[in-house]
Amino acid sequence: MRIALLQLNACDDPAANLPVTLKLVDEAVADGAEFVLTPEVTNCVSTSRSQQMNVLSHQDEDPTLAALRDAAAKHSIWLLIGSLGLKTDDPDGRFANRSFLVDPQGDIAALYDKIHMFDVQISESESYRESAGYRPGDRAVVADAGFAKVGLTICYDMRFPKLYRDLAQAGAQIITVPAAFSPVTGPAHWESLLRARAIETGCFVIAPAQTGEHKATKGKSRSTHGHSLVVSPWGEVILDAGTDPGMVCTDIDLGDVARARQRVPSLTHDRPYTL
Ligand SMILES: O=C(O)CNC(=O)[C@H](CS)NC(=O)CCC(=O)C(=O)O
Repeated sequence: MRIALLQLNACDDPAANLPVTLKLVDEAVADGAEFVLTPEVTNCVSTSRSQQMNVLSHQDEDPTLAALRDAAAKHSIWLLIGSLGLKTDDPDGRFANRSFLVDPQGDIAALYDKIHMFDVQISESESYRESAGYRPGDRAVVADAGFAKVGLTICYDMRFPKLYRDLAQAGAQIITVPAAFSPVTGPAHWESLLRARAIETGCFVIAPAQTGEHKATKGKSRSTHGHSLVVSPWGEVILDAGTDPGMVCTDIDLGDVARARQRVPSLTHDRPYTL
């Protein structure tokens, strides 16, 4: 199966980001991709809550979601929209950080709200409070995409291995990890964590990422690590997109999932213990 990852350098204006994303979807299709994946916050990278209030929409009215669903139907491809920032009816006014699996008819096959919020002080100058802007989800999702069962996760989730074990034990063969990873933690942790999640679960881990310095019309600009990654169930990095924005494609053999798990069946070796 041929998959394509879009590595984006999204700014804080969804109307400006959408044509770039659609053009890369076309490129992916021209390259033979049957499953195309985009990063976290495909529609808008912003640190400003007021900017997000101005430019984000509810799911039913979101232009990025509508256009990408149309593109999936037009090209008859599976599409993972890594995530969209969306308005919700939540009384506290927080947004959803929501991932969508879209089928080749353009219908939403599954959606997932990011569970773990990136609330950290990495260094004196760099801190994040994701939970101030976004309302966390509380439901893990394994979707049936026909060609494979797909576990949906987002970015910081990757630091919670139990979620990945649960997804694999619930049948996932591919786990998606769209991201906007920080440039501080990226060099230290990004590849190691993703390879570990692939090895532990015997899943393909597919992680499309935001990259570079993101232009902001309001608030502080922000940088991300790039290096969109595909890791095999044996833990090999089969694709690393580097730091340039663009589209990268590779073939994956889903038979590798059963082969890796046959060699090391640790997913079936849980034992009870006391602590
Ligand atoms: O803020 C938004 O608009 C969307 N959310 C994100 O970009 C989130 C929170 S800032 N990024 C991460 O989770 C990076 C995790 C990370 O870098 C790590 O685990 O080290």
